[in-house]
Amino acid sequence: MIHTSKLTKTFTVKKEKIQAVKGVDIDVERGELVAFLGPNGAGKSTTLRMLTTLLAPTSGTARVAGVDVIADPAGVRSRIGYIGQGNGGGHSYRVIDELIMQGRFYGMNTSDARARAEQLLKSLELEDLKKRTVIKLSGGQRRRMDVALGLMHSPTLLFLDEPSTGMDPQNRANLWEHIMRMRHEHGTTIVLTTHYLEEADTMSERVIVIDHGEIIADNTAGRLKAELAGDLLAVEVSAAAAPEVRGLLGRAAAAGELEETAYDCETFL
Ligand SMILES: Nc1ncnc2c1ncn2[C@@H]1O[C@H](COP(=O)(O)OP(=O)(O)OP(=O)(O)O)[C@@H](O)[C@H]1O
Repeated sequence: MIHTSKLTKTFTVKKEKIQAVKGVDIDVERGELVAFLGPNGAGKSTTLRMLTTLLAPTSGTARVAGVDVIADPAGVRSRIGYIGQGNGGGHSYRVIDELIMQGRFYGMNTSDARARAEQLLKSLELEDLKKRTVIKLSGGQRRRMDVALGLMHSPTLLFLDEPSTGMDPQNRANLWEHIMRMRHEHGTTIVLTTHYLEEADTMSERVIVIDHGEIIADNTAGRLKAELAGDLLAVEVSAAAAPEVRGLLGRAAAAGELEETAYDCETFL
């Protein structure tokens, strides 16, 4: 569903080059649910924006839903749904009208768009709010409407950029329940970005960890935890106490309670 090779994005700001994405190779199969996890500025959104044709790559290639993002960006856009970090809907329109308008943008006739909108409003539990103007929705309701907007044209691949940022835990869980149900009902492939480790862990089958524009890990959440988890205990002691502490650590290591690594703490003592 997604295949990238050495995908790179470099921004130039006042002659300074910012390497936001440094040659990433990504493969996502049909039906997968994948989270891009990483800290602020890691390059998650830039990667997503290249995959959704909002940004042109500096170098490298990407095929999304079987279409090359550079050769045929319109072809990519017709096949995908994208829910960005900001809210998509206008403020002064009614929810139902927003959805129908979105369908019309994608070439649906009004009656098909209305039928699809009604179906999504039901699935996302927004039916009672369909005549409300968008500005009057709560944050959680608004985000659910964004999901409906992204699904209007029945894309096979849905991108969500930080879908639950700023939501309280209850609304976040509720949004996730809806997204998972949509996925179950329509078999949609989902790629999302998140800062929340627990979200990536519980909701995604696969986690791609991005840092400083590079992929530093790519595995199931369970395997990543098994490989990377572990406690690191840093203990600072005075020089006078060092021999005694070293003796204690030595006895613990001999009893198999500690694993010795090559890291030399001497310099800190
Ligand atoms: N339009 C732009 N012009 C210049 N630099 C940019 C632009 N967009 C992003 N960057 C820089 O590229 C790097 C990656 O940003 P990006 O938004 O992709 O990170 P992110 O992982 O999505 O972060 P966040 O979680 O905060 O959204 C950052 O250093 C950012 O400042």
